Amino acid sequence: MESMVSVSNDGVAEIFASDDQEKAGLNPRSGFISTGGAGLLNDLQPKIVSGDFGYILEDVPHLSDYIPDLPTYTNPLQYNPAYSVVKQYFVDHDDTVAQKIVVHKNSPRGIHFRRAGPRQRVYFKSDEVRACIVTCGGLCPGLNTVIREIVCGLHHMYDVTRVLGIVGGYRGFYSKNTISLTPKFVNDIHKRGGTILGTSRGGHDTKKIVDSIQDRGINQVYILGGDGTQKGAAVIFEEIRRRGLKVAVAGIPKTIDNDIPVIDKSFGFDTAVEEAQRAINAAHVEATSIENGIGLVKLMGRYSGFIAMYATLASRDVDCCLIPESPFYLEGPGGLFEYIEKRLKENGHMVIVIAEGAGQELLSESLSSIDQQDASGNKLLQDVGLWISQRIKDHFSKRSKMAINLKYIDLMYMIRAVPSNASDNVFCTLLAQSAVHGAMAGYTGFTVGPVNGRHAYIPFHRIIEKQHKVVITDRMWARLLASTNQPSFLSIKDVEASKTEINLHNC
Ligand SMILES: Nc1ncnc2c1ncn2[C@@H]1O[C@H](COP(=O)(O)OP(=O)(O)OP(=O)(O)O)[C@@H](O)[C@H]1O
Ligand SMILES: O=P(O)(O)OC[C@H]1O[C@](O)(CO)[C@@H](O)[C@@H]1O
Ligand SMILES: [Mg+2]
Repeated sequence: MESMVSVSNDGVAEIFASDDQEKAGLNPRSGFISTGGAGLLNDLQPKIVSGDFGYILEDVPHLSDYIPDLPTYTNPLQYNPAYSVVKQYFVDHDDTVAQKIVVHKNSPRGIHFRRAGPRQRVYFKSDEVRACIVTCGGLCPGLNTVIREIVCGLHHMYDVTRVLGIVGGYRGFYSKNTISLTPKFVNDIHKRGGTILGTSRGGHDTKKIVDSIQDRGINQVYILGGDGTQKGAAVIFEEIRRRGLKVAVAGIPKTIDNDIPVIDKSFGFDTAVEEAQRAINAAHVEATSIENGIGLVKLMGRYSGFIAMYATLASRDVDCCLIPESPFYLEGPGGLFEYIEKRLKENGHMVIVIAEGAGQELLSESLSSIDQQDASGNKLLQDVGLWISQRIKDHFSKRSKMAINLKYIDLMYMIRAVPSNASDNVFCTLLAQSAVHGAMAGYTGFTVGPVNGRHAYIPFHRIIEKQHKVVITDRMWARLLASTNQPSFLSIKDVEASKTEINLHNC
């Protein structure tokens, strides 16, 4: 027997209802409570279901949480020749996905998320659906594929013909025209980089956006974007719920930096890592063709260095990888200059990969700090690639007797403007279809994504509460250090402090 639990602001779990409606029926998702506070997380308590042996389901909202007596319909997929032959095509209502899969004999079962996929009954009639798609934030390979697959998924699986493209990000809801998206219109777009809808930063005006949704009669909103976009989606959902509208809000996480928590990986990341290989190869060729050659490649990664880390691990030609999570220093014993000198003496060349967000604290020490932000409020970073190139050149020309040849390749935008590769295309298709199935089934206020290989519906608050970062005391970073032989730039004291911080975080 499962029970609904609400976690209060002070973190105390309170069991307030209990029934087996979920197993039997399709309309029981009560217990989603509003406390009338100021912010989203205060206003809307997480929907948590507890079960035996420490099982916890962090469930997503459902339209029936705040609209009573919604009619349901047979899922049209039942009659679709492609899907009707699948033995168990519909997801069992009780299916959930475990967040943690490495467990001990006596571990509690832990946190789970609702499994994504088609449900036997849906909450929208096909001809009732008016969907819209919006893309926000920076570009990422695969945006067009997700757009294509939402349109085609709605059309081919659910006979939905009315899909609007919102042009130019969130502000497009109230300041731009829309595009009508049909399978024919989107047929070839996955072969192109960027987003056919355009994107923007800033311009999130919740009231105007929800007014526009209401005025246009939209009842399914598909929102593609990174952490900022998902925060925006969470407040749109909250306003829709406050107005009592039958509108499903589905987020699809887009981040080339792979900085969204909970999910295994974000789409476009693999493509970006693959694209980075070409530049690393070029840097390696340049470096090996000249005496004391240094190839320096700058990659994206504002706060999270995953692209740099994976590109380094994949290449095996990289001698040093610098990421935002791992502070480094230039001068003195154990510093970068010393390591470069050692490497050049040993090999005659070296390749350095640097993420854009690495060493920002060093830059602000040496350059006068310009505290600028983009339209969304993200800090504008200074160009660490140019800065570090100059510092290395200065060091070797002034303080060391070694003549070096440094070639700098700034790959920032090259890795995100390309179309997605084959595996990202398949990933984007699954994400889009999972989002469509979720919205049709009446789920709302969720982001879709793979958790331990299975697609799940994850409540917004879990996606936006923190950023996914490289943990430099994890095995993956150790693998990287072992592959490059670079110094960790950490003292034993730093390692202990970082471990304590992680333990506190995991508690
Ligand atoms: N806290 C927030 N509340 C409401 N809207 C937000 C919030 N943060 C960001 N947004 C809106 O979300 C959109 C995208 O945000 P942002 O520019 O930070 O990109 P992102 O989605 O994080 O993508 P990325 O950083 O990966 O490029 C912008 O229109 C911005 O106004
Ligand atoms: O120049 P823009 O479009 O603001 O985007 C740059 C930022 O976008 C990101 O790629 C995230 O999408 C960051 O890595 C980078 O700092
Ligand atoms: Mg962001």
